[in-house]
Amino acid sequence: MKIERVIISGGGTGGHIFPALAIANEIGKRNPDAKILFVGALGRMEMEKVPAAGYQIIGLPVMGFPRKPGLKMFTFFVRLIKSASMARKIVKDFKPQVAIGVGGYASGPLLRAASAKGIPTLIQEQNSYAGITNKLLSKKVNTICVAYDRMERYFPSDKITITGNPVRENLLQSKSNKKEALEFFGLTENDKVILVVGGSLGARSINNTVLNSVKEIGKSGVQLIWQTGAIYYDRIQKELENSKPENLQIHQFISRMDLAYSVAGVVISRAGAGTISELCLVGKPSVLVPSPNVAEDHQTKNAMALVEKDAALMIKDDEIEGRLIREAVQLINDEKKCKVLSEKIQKLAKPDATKDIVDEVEKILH
Ligand SMILES: CC(=O)N[C@H]1[C@@H](OP(=O)(O)OP(=O)(O)OC[C@H]2O[C@@H](n3ccc(=O)[nH]c3=O)[C@H](O)[C@@H]2O)O[C@H](CO)[C@@H](O)[C@@H]1O
Repeated sequence: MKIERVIISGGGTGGHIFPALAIANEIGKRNPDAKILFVGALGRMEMEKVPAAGYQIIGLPVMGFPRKPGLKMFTFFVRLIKSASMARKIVKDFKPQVAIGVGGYASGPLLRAASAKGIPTLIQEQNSYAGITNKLLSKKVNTICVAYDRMERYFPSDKITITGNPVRENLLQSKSNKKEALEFFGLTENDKVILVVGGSLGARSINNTVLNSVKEIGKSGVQLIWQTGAIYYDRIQKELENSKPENLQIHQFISRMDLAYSVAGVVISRAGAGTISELCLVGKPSVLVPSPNVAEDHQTKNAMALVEKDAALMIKDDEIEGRLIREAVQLINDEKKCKVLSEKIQKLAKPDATKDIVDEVEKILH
């Protein structure tokens, strides 16, 4: 059955937004006339990234559940009620055949409103640990697409399908565009490249370690592409105004991750689920530094799924100082080890995740 009208909802961070965009693109490819509407959270990253990718988005005033009791709790409930009413109106006006939730605050009210109207719903959980919104929604939805085993700990087992995480399509071609990547980043072909990424928002501890290692980087003989995250960028630029080595380039956000991966010999990264899926797909030797600030330490679990198979290296967040850059440089100069890591990580890739998810969407259409 053709998909004609679909709502995709969720966001908050790149980890939810990029899978949503990959799903939208696949739906559009199969159904060129499909009307696709995104519903996100006002003020969050999706309100910028989704229109930039050419899709329409409506923002709900939802916010995260406050950690401490107080006035914020009141604001939370007021906004939730407003969002629920907006979500009902959006569903009523747009009349989707199906609603897809990718995690993040906005998908809660929207998918609830859709399922209350009898519209089929599907959620996609990127992590080895279920987010709160998806856990709450799991009882109502028709299908739950996951990327890890043993998710029946969180969700009804009869609704689960293992598909893997969608990744942007241009990453699938990333092996063939090294020349374009060298030009794009203004790099030389002679020296190897380490890519440092801190997830879609940047990682404070990784940034501090890189900052403290600039002298070592200057002498390392490798080129470094460093993504700081938007909130840390200005401070770092200022701090390195007079001391930035030539072989270090600083970016607040990398829009062409396909090119960044294609030129990188080694990747230093947080262990967000989306990034992990991408690293598997592009087969990059990686040094993972899981964020200690996420629910149930799920990034360590994401990383361990690779480390246990000797497919990546991991350094704990509180052990990176003095080690991270040194070990990444050692790794990039150890071609044999890089080759083994690259082969092993590629075996864990799920290149058909997006297609498999859209197949599931087609199955639940009325
Ligand atoms: C701090 C936090 O809450 N992190 C969570 C968030 O991570 P985060 O938003 O960092 O998500 P992921 O690591 O899953 O994905 C990041 C995405 O951003 C892209 N990217 C990143 C940097 C950049 O400069 N350019 C760019 O395009 C990556 O290629 C990737 O597609 O969602 C993930 C998926 O639910 C979770 O596993 C993470 O624990």
